[in-house]
Amino acid sequence: MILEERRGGPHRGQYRVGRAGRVLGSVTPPGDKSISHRAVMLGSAARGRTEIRGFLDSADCRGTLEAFLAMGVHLRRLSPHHLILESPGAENLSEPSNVLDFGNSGTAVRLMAGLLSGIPGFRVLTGDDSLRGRPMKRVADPLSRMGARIDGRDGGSRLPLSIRGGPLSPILYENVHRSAQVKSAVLLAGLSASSPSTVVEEVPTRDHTERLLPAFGGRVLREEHRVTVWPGTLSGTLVSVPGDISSAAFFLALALLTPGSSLILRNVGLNPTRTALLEILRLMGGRIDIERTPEEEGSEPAGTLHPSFSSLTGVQVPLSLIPGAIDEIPILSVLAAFAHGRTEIRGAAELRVKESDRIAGMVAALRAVGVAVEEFPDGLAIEGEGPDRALAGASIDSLHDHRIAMSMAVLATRLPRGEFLEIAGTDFVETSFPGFPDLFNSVAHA
Ligand SMILES: O=C(O)C1=C[C@@H](OP(=O)(O)O)[C@@H](O)[C@H](O)C1
Ligand SMILES: C=C(OP(=O)(O)O)C(=O)O
Repeated sequence: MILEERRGGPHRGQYRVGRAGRVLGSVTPPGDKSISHRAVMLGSAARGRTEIRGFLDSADCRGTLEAFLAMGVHLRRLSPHHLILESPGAENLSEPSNVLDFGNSGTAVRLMAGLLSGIPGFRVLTGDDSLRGRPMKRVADPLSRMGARIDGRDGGSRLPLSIRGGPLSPILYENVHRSAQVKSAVLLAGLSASSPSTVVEEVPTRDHTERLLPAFGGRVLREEHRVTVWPGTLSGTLVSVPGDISSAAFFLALALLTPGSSLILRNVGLNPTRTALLEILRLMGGRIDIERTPEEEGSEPAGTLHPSFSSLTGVQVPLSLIPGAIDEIPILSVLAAFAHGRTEIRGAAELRVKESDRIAGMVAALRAVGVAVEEFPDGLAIEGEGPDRALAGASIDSLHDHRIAMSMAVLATRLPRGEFLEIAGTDFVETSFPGFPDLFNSVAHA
């Protein structure tokens, strides 16, 4: 086995990964995390029945689901990925008798802060050690401007947050953090405002909330660089969730880095606000054929990817592509180590406030295996030395960050034969990619 997993223990999970000689087969990535969260939120705020197909049954999305079960939503699980929600509608959601714990998930807690600000009742939102350290002022500020009664530790900037929901005022908000989570929090709060609210953004961020709202009967106007939402009630619908391109990215990288690979990635979400990694890889010379699935009314774009082993060239990553590839920067940094020449990634300071400080985490992990890296406040530069570059086995800390753990597992497949990478903190992979080790071992072979 290329990847051996030990769960639990003092390191909270560990991988031991060695060289892969062959990569072949087909992979269907699990459901998109961003869309799964939103489908549950809108389906629970909507009156009546919502059916969700392709739901991501991961720790993060289960946290969102459980929060609504604690507020009176009824769930029927046809399979782990196929859910039926029955909701009395947003205004009839109950006060949960305990705090709502969103674990590791920034998306869940920030979007819920927006939604619950406008729903009558008292609720307290919290999360795990990582989430309690992440900034919440970015949502608390605009929501307070809308009249939300929201408070929290550190003057409202850290969890736990307490929210007493009620009627809100509209807002015209500029998305200064280039954050889809902040934009979505404002849009969800806007459903309970007295007139339409608008979010303006210079660089587009993922647009799943504004794509999904109309399917639930929400009124939304999408213009270039701005989105407006009207107050209103929602009604249940059917949501089909495509596979997560952020999860597919690890297998894409595996195929690009392994000579002779033959891998097919099926049902990968191809929403244009999420595909910047594909654009960056094209600039680097990556060979990825894309076969688009005919789009069904109301569903997100998706397709099949056919990546091939590629000789990559280092690039200066265009700033405009950063928001659309924000979760893929760790795996991009790994790919860059095998390109010819230097790759510089700047304008990505947001990475310092993800599940971990992903800039510091990737710099330390790459240096541990012998990759030369320069660290900047807002990014990193990686010295690529080609596909056959020198590397050494090591023990590294993923900082309990799922994307660092999976990125470094991919890197380890290029170690010299007989050398291994030990990665600590891998239990957190469950937050976004349950079953990653088995899927990895099913396509990567000695
Ligand atoms: O809206 C979303 O679903 C997400 C937005 C991004 O965060 P930011 O909004 O903080 O950039 C991304 O990193 C996260 O994984 C998911
Ligand atoms: C940053 C991420 O998620 P979140 O902000 O929801 O914790 C991620 O999945 O990479």
